[in-house]
Amino acid sequence: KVSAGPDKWSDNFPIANGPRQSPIDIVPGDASFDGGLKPLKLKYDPSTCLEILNNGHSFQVTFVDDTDSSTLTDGPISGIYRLKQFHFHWGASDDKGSEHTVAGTKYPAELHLVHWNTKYASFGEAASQPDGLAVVGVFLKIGAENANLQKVLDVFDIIRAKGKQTSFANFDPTTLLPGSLDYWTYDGSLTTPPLLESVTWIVCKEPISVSSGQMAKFRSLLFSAEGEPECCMVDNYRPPQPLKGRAVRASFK
Ligand SMILES: CCCSc1c(F)c(F)c(S(=O)(=O)NC)c(F)c1F
Ligand SMILES: [Zn+2]
Repeated sequence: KVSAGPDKWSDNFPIANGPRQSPIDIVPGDASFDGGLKPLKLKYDPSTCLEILNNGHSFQVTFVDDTDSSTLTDGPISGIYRLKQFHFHWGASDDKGSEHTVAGTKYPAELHLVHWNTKYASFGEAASQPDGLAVVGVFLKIGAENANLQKVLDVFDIIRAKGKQTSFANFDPTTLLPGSLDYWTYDGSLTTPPLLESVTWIVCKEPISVSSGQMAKFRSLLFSAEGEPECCMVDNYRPPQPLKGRAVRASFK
């Protein structure tokens, strides 16, 4: 069964029309530089990398999160947030696919590194708290082939259909970060149901590269499970949502 698109989500998740929904269009001219924002501190241990899964709306690489081995600290947050997983959103063609946009510009894809606040007992508990999650977003821009990303794409044939997973060890997500960690930050939400308003968003200004051929590989994944009619996994992004008076701060001038 095909799940309803973003316009129908409010039927089952009224928070879809809430005050702090994501993504948003980031307008650099409207963002206010905040000298109090610290540099992002991302400390990832590749040995915590566990597996890669096609969950039917994206693919995700999951991490062991029972210790503080892979964490996000500083930046706009206080305390320690543990890396839970990373995943992507992308389009059916190179002219769309990112969730956040920059002055209306869409990128072909966007990486999300999902972290949860260790002041709460678990990811699930944190996901229901206003300061429970911190997601680092990185834009992908068409350019040179990305060798680090290719390590992830190389296992796509094993996880092509919904529900397929395979072990995925010793991957360092740091290799997917841009050279500059300048960022915009604002209070938002999950961008897929249940759309919980528990995310401190940290969106990097500098994109990483991906080749057009690599984007085609993303589009070879399926929304559908084995034995179902094949449905290419594309356009798994939510469009920008109303800002509703929220401030967007910049860590850079
Ligand atoms: C209960 C969610 C399981 S983890 C998860 C996820 F799977 C996901 F897709 C997004 S997203 O909204 O799509 N991107 C920010 C998240 F934020 C997440 F935290
Ligand atoms: Zn996401």
